[in-house]
Amino acid sequence: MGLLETIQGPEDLKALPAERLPALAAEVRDFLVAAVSRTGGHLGPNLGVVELTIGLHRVFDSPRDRLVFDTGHQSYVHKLLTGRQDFSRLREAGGLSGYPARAESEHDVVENSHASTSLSWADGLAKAFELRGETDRRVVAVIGDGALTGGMAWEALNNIAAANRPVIVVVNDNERSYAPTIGGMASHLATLRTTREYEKLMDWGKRSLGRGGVPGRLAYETLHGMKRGIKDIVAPQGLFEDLGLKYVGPVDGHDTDAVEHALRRARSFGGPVIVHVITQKGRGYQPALADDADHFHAVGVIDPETGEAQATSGASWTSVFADEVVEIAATRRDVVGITAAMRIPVGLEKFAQAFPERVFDVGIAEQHALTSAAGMAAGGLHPVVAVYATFLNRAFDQLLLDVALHRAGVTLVLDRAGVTGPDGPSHHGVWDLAMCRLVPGLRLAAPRDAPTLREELREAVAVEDAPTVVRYSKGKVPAPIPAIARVGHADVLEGPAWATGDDVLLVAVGSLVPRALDVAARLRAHGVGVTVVDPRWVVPVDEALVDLALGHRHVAVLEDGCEVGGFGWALAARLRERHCLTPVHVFALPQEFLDVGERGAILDEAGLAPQDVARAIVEAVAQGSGQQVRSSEDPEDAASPTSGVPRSEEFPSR
Ligand SMILES: Cc1ncc(C[n+]2csc(CCOP(=O)(O)OP(=O)(O)O)c2C)c(N)n1
Ligand SMILES: CC(=O)[C@@H](O)[C@H](O)COP(=O)(O)O
Ligand SMILES: [Mg+2]
Repeated sequence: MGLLETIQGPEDLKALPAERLPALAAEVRDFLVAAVSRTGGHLGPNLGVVELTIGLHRVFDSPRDRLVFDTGHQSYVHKLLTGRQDFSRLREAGGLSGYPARAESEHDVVENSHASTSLSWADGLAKAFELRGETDRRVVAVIGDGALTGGMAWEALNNIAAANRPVIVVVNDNERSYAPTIGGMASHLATLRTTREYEKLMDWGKRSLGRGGVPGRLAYETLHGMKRGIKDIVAPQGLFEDLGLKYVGPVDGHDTDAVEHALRRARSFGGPVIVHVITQKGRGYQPALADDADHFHAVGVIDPETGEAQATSGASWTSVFADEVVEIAATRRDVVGITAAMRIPVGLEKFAQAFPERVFDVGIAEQHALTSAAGMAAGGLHPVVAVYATFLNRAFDQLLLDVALHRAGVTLVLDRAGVTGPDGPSHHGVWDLAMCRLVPGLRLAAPRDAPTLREELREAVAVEDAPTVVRYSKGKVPAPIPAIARVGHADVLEGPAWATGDDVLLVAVGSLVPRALDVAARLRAHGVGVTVVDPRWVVPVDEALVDLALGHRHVAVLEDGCEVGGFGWALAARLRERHCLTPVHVFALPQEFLDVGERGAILDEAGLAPQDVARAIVEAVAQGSGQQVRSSEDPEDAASPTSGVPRSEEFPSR
């Protein structure tokens, strides 16, 4: 029986003699490589925190003490040490979550996997414990050097440092986010790392001089007394200590004794303290260490021996964007790229290679990214801010008041929009459509394939007086889906009778077009006439599309955003404003936190399986006569639940 199997919880770990810990760490690494190579997941970050997590569970008393993992993608070792060793369905529906999950364990607290929140959580927990008189409880936040670039982390530190609560901030410094972490904060951590030799000297002094009786102790005290002065010469401690935080470190994060010693010091201190732990992302696994791009930050299924990824075919949405933005940048010198610490995943790497001075990594700082983009636009540039759709959530105010209010020509490219899959509730990009619809003047496009992505991106960057957004989903882009006609801004994809009206106008947003074509085929098989249309620009609702809807007996909308505030919701409101009774059947995602799962399965579960959509439409057509235009004097108008919905702006021409 291996050591790891004997660890069912932190108590077993605490009982293990310290000299067995390196062997346990090696076992954990073997386990991680074997398990994650089968399922995919955040391999590199977890390989880096093995000794640190062992130390945390030996020194602190979870769940009485609270451990908060920033982002949570590095919590696999924590899971292994708290009774969760079945990784066979990691990040699958019904399997182990890829992040802390309260439903899984009493040791998990925070499951929001957006970065830089851990210190605010820790601050809140510590305040609660203090007010409840539970003063023996410690709160530990483990935050990466990347997450420490986020503004929220500093807002929290500002509070934590000013109080005297026992909050232990463990900075897991592996010098990387995906790529090397950028900015002044990263430079400061690098400066602190250079004191490593100095710290070793101090430790040596304590051990050897301490053995030397009174004279030895006096010598050590003198050396220690000089500590602050020496440190300020060798490497200024300013930032953390001047804030009011005790600084412990830097600590070799792969030395089990050193980690445990540092954490014990921090625990006994009793007030707010920073423990600066130096780790290596991908530690112990050569393929990860050799991968300069991101040290295997997040992998799919790989060969455990070589680290080779499983071969897949076809271009991704991201790669189509990556190529097109470079083409655009080649002819538009004002176009610049902005990424929040995700240059490769969002497809800005080629741009950065072609025009290094025109791509800006701002750190994990989406709010700053948006306002900085507004500033760039005010200065004569056209920024393309490329982020995952879910991460736009936190920059809503900046989008609204810095970009839109100032009519700044900024283009947002939202990757991973809609259902994303293995990352679960925090990562589904299902709120962006509703959020963006609220922003005055904003226009949002949802391409259906590579040619429309290229076309809509070019249309977006041509707008200089308002924010534009292009959203697309995770994964492979489908084969091109040609249009048979264009009506206003929309593409008609199928339905020879489209000009004269038909039973059903089927509107499909972005990557749901292939599903809609499947639905259309099923409808025709049932004798239902159908026109399939891709609106292309889904915010605001194009009047030409409203006119088209007026000529049909039913409208059905398929979209992969939240039903509230989505395209169907807005189109229905617009039709009501035009006194049209055409029923609008909306097939969208519920206003709920969607669980982990495979994208197709989640869409099916939400009622978007082609057979279910087709059945619902056939039933609706069979039941009712459908639309007629109602007179504007209709008394029901005043009571209409949509009477307060603002009129969509006329779609401005370019
Ligand atoms: C708000 C937000 N933006 C972007 C991300 C995507 N993301 C996940 S992990 C990560 C890098 C984190 O770096 P660090 O905190 O240093 O942790 P490491 O992976 O190096 O252990 C990023 C950018 C996120 N989770 N949240
Ligand atoms: C933790 C995090 O936010 C990212 O690492 C995310 O898991 C990556 O998702 P993709 O695999 O879709 O790029
Ligand atoms: Mg890091």
